[in-house]
Amino acid sequence: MAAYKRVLLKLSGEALMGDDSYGINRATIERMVSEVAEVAALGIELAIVIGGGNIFRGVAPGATGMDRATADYMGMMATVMNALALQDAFRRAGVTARVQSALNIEQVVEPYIRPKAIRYLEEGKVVIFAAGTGNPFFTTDTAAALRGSEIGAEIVLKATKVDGIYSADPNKNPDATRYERISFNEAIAKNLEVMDATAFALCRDQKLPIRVFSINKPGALYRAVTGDNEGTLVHM
Ligand SMILES: Nc1ncnc2c1ncn2[C@@H]1O[C@H](COP(=O)(O)OP(=O)(O)O)[C@@H](O)[C@H]1O
Ligand SMILES: O=c1ccn([C@@H]2O[C@H](COP(=O)(O)OP(=O)(O)O)[C@@H](O)[C@H]2O)c(=O)[nH]1
Repeated sequence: MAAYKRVLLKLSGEALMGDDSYGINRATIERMVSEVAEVAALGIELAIVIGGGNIFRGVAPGATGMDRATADYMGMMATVMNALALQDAFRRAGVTARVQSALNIEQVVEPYIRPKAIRYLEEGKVVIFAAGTGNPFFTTDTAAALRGSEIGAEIVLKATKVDGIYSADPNKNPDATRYERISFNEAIAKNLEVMDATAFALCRDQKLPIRVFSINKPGALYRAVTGDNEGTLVHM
């Protein structure tokens, strides 16, 4: 049974690489699409914010020393490419998806218009939000918190490389332990870097819970939307 009516799913750009060193791995994107399709079939309205690390980190060596805002605009463009790839993968899987971009690239993608996005969701279409918040110095996690709040999502689901929030970065600290639940205040006070503080603070202020889970674990998304205890829940 679906535990939510409308959710905001944050898909890591870096996770789209699969085992490649950059770019979009076809098997990975197809697996993600089929998991999302399964959830959409439950009647849950799904909006997605997609990251860009897979493309941008591929060009990052050339960007060393680059002005931060310029690099961030490149990062946002990378999310647009991912959004279009994801939309096409949905099309091939028979799922209708619409892309809306926070940056205007009008020949390529429609702009972000909140009421239109909500309308698409009500029609059962998957909405993919591209270009993050449209502003440098932000992240796609913050875009997920922002768009999630704007569309009245009940939860932000962060699908990432780790299977939850740990007491310390599990990739650096093998003794780190995973939380099943953690409050926003504790996550912020402990400076747990799985999400940036701006995203945590926005979700806390809007009383929008977050669930962090692994994008690589089959069925994790399904369990997250059916209310199972998957990954880590960040609560008020
Ligand atoms: N306390 C923590 N718990 C879990 N992951 C953490 C923690 N601190 C740092 N991380 C790191 O955060 C990463 C996920 O965040 P991020 O790189 O922003 O992912 P995404 O690509 O999904 O936006 C994990 O791969 C992990 O290495
Ligand atoms: O509102 C935003 C969202 C993203 N970005 C840029 O886009 C890049 C890709 O997004 P992110 O790193 O969040 O993607 P992910 O970690 O999910 O791959 C970031 O590094 C930023 O440079 C930005 O400037 N503003």
